[in-house]
Amino acid sequence: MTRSALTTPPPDAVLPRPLPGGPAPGATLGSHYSGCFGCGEDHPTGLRLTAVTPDGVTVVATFTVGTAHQGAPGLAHGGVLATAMDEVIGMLVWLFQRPYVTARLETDYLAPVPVGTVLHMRAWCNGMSGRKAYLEAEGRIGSPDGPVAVRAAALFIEVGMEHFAEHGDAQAIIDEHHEYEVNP
Ligand SMILES: CCCCCCCCCC(=O)SCCNC(=O)CCNC(=O)[C@H](O)C(C)(C)COP(=O)(O)OP(=O)(O)OC[C@H]1O[C@@H](n2cnc3c(N)ncnc32)[C@H](O)[C@@H]1OP(=O)(O)O
Repeated sequence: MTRSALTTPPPDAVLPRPLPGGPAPGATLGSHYSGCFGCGEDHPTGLRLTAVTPDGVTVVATFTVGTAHQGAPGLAHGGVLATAMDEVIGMLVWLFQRPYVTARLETDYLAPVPVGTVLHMRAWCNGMSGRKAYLEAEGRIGSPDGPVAVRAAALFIEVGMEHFAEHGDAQAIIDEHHEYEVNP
């Protein structure tokens, strides 16, 4: 991965460990919002990704490229592939049990991805330092060992749930995240 200094962990960064109460190895991770373009089951044209964590600190997911995802005829749009990378990393940071948002996403495109391809994605964390999480993901064509078509490096920043309530749809958060109170 060609990544910038902004997505490279500093020397004091620490690697995440599986957290108590987190999903068991092999567990499927649920959607964080039903209307999410990346993972929402109610989104009419979204990617509808689901992920599995093999170990509590990484995630794997598959994305079948359809005609709705084209850029050039018969090929996946680069922005859609970047979205898939952002989403699989977003699913990974959910394992840390604190809310994060994407601050920076860098993407390398290594091979075209034809419609009909099953992209096998994997995301992992290279280190955490304060509010910053340094993350990486890749998408391989056809199988977990297939050729790498896309790679991403990202910086995610921890925020409070207030970030989403203040800037987004607070009622939707209350409806779907029952543990969250807007005015506790
Ligand atoms: C209800 C559940 C929902 C779950 C959602 C899952 C989301 C999935 C992933 C997404 O798609 S999130 C949507 C896209 N991202 C955003 O909308 C984020 C928009 N940006 C912001 O809201 C703010 O810029 C941000 C929260 C990221 C940071 O603002 P803050 O005021 O909290 O922090 P600040 O600006 O002080 O930055 C903190 C540190 O991060 C660094 N930083 C911030 N943005 C950066 C950036 N873009 N590149 C590099 N470094 C960055 C910044 O330099 C600083 O470093 P130092 O602590 O060393 O000084």
